Amino acid sequence: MSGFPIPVTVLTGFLGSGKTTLLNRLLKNPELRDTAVIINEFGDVAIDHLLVEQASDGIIELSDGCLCCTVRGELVDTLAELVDRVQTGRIPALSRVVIETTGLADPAPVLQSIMAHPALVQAFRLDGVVTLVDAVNGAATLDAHMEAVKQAAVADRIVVSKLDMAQNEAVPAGLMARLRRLNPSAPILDVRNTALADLFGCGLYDPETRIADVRRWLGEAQHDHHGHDHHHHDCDHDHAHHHRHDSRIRTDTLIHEGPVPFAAIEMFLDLLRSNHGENLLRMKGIVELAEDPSRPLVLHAVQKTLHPPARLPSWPDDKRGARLVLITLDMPGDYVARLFAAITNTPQIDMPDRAALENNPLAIPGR
Ligand SMILES: Nc1nc2c(ncn2[C@@H]2O[C@H](COP(=O)(O)OP(=O)(O)OP(=O)(O)O)[C@@H](O)[C@H]2O)c(=O)[nH]1
Repeated sequence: MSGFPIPVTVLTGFLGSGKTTLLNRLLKNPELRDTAVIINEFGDVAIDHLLVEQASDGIIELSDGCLCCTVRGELVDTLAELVDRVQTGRIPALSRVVIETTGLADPAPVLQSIMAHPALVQAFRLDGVVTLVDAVNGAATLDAHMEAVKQAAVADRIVVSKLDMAQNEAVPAGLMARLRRLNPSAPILDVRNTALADLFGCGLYDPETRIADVRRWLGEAQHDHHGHDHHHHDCDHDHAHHHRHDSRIRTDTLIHEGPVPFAAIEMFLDLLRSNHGENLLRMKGIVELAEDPSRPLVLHAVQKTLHPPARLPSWPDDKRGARLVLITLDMPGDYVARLFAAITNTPQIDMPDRAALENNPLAIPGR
């Protein structure tokens, strides 16, 4: 299919954080003229679509209802309909789709809809998640709403709005530190200085042309952890009462020097997803495969959904081995790091190796 897969950007952020305002600004850019915008509305009265100023050739599709509940099928239908309209020539080829979620949406089901549906996987590739955070209400919102915490944790780009209202030149240090803890790798941008190029082309899903970003988030992880097998707990030193959600989210960065057999990676993903799929918010990774070390494997998962692994034509930098970043919610202890050590046969005291795991998949405590 020429013109496919179409990159999809998911624009999320808590209620009133400024999603529509940013979208309107972006849609004025002629580069977005072949962009379809899907707006997910919550409730019986659809209003948001009235507020989006349609770009000249832009297309607005509506997906009613709450994406995190029963209507996920509707998003799938809307996307499938778009493909059909492009293929039958009823609308011109699309260069991009932007999905604006409701402010209350957990973004994971939206991402899963794109990644898990067999037909959509051929037609669309997820380019990235852009999350708006309001500088005025952001901290209180993170305290009160787990959805907001998840939105920030899974973002590829975090855009802070309303700094003009807070009369701040920069993102307040407390909010900045908190966002950084929730999401160590996403750039945090000021909406006033945010251009199209900062938000689109997040990269992981277009490995042939956009490997730079893979290099950035994995490179940072490597830098932070000195190349050792490592897990990094996102500790929250703020007051537990106010910030209780944040401490439930952690980021594990897993690094293994040297190639890993594909079967070992499969085992890691199977065990992780079957034992703790509900705790997994997001995973990104690049792996040197023992069977084909020159073409790295790119992994991406949202909760239990694994995006079809892609292969890069070559390595984005001079680092080899396996580098994975996992964002989890309520994941027991150091389960992820121990599982990874076992499948990569990294010796650890009182730990099973890969062969032992094959005999007893529950050999690692943490269930
Ligand atoms: N001063 C200021 N106001 C903003 C900014 N961004 C958004 N707003 C205002 O905040 C209000 C909510 O903005 P929207 O863009 O509708 O927010 P939204 O995230 O689309 O809202 P929902 O669809 O309800 O989730 C509007 O009154 C905007 O004008 C900003 O950066 N600065």
